[in-house]
Amino acid sequence: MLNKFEDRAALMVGLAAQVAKDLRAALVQKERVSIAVPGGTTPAPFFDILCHEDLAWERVDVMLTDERFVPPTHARSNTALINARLITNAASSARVVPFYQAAERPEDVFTEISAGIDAALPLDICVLGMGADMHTASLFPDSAELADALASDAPVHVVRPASQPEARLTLTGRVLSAAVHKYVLIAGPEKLQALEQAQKVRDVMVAPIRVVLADPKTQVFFAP
Ligand SMILES: O=C1O[C@H](COP(=O)(O)O)[C@@H](O)[C@H](O)[C@H]1O
Repeated sequence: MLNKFEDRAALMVGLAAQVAKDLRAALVQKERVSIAVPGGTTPAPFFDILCHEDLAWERVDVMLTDERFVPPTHARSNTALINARLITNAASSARVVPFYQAAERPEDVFTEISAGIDAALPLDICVLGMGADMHTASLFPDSAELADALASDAPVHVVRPASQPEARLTLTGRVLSAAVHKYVLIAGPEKLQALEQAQKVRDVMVAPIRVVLADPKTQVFFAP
C-alpha cells in the first residue's frame, strides 16, 4: 500500500504518528518491544519527531536495519545518526542494540553482534529505507553475498557491495519479512521510480526491496 503525502514534512509526521501508534499497541501486549530503523540520508526528520513521543521507551529495543562497518565517530555511521537524532528527548531511555564493535573486519565481531540482535527479535516494527538501485537495509543488488543474506537463518549477514566503500552488516531477509509491521520510507521522484521498477521486476535478486514488498501488508510512505 502506498501512502502519498503532500510534502516531506507531512510524510515524517505521518510515519512518526503511525510508528508511535504501533509501539504503544505493542507495549500494551508485551514487556519489551523491538523496532528496526534505517540509516542513510532520509530518516533524520522522522527520528526528530518520533523521539518526542510520550511512550514507555525504557521497554523499547531500537536497532538499525543495517550498518556500515565504520566507528560511531565516522560521518557514515548509522549508529551515530540514531544516537544523535532518535535516542534523545523522550526516547533517550530506549535500549540500542549494538550493530558495531571495533575490529578489523566485521567477521571478527559477528558472533557477538549477531547474538545481541537475535535476543531482541522478532521485530514488532521495521522501518526500511530504499536506494535508487532498489536496495533495502544493506541488501544490495551488486553484492555477491545477496543470495546468502536473503536465505540465511542468522539474524545478520556481512556484505561487501561493489558500489559501496565499506563492508556492512545487514538484517537478513528472514528477519525483515518476519517483522509484524513493515514500512518503507522514501522521498523524491527517483525513489518513486525505483519503487515502480521494483513492482515490475519481481525478482528479489534484482530488486532486493521486494523482500518486504512481497508482503501486501507492507506500507510505503512517500512524498515528492
Ligand atoms: O546505505 C543505506 O542506504 C539506504 C537508503 O539511504 P538513503 O540515503 O537513500 O535514504 C538506507 O535505508 C540504509 O539504512 C543505509 O545504510
